[in-house]
Amino acid sequence: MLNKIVETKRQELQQLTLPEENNVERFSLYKALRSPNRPVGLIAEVKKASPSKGVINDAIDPVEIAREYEEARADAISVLTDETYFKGNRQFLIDIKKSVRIPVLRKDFIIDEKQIEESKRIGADAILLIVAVLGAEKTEEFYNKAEELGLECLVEVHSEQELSTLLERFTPRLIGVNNRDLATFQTSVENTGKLAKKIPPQCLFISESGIHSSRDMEKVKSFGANGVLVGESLMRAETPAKGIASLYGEVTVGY
Ligand SMILES: O=P(O)(O)OC[C@@H](O)[C@@H](O)c1c[nH]c2ccccc12
Repeated sequence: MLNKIVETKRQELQQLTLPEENNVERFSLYKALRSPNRPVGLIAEVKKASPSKGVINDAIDPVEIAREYEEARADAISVLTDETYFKGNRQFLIDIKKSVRIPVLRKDFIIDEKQIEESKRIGADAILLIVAVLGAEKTEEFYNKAEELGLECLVEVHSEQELSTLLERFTPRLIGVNNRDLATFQTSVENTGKLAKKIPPQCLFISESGIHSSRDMEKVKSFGANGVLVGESLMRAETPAKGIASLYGEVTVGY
């Protein structure tokens, strides 16, 4: 499936038009995750659909969801901008950036340098670089390019092998362990435990995907994650605030 997504992205990039620069205030994702609002930081994701789950919640207004995430003290927002497989849109990020004052991560399949420039222009504070897509060498190349443009990076690995080839080349400041196997879509938070011990202590690290309960949260906290990246379970919650409260085992007051 990952190859299919990347192939589609390659075709879409032939029509890529770089937008005007969206002059926005920048917020640091690294800083936010170094001193999160809760013991385990939260990157809350705006995700309408996914290849593994189909439509998750198509009725939502992305800006409204992002504002409610911010109100519920998420530390950052992740915005899917892939249209074909996730029903995302780069316009969602442009609009969300105008409405929140916390870091915004662009969640997409970055396979070409042009997309790094594009991410900067739409106002992203950070971009996702997927080692399974880029390999360690290109990940480092894009990481440096992003830094030149003033963008931060969440460097995502799934397997121990990806992590070790990455660390042989360079040590990113922020690593994401994806609990989802992008080939089979199977998720297990145990994957975070498997990789956690191999992540250098100076790195910030995030557990991504398949976090649906306070039990999952407790587990990844015990593995030493600085934060989590959560989409589906928040997008399916009655309200973002209730979804976040239940993940952290907090009682929501009032109605
Ligand atoms: O919806 P979940 O299981 O909470 O997962 C969120 C996020 O980790 C997931 O959307 C994701 C992680 N890495 C990605 C790369 C591309 C697209 C999506 C992703």
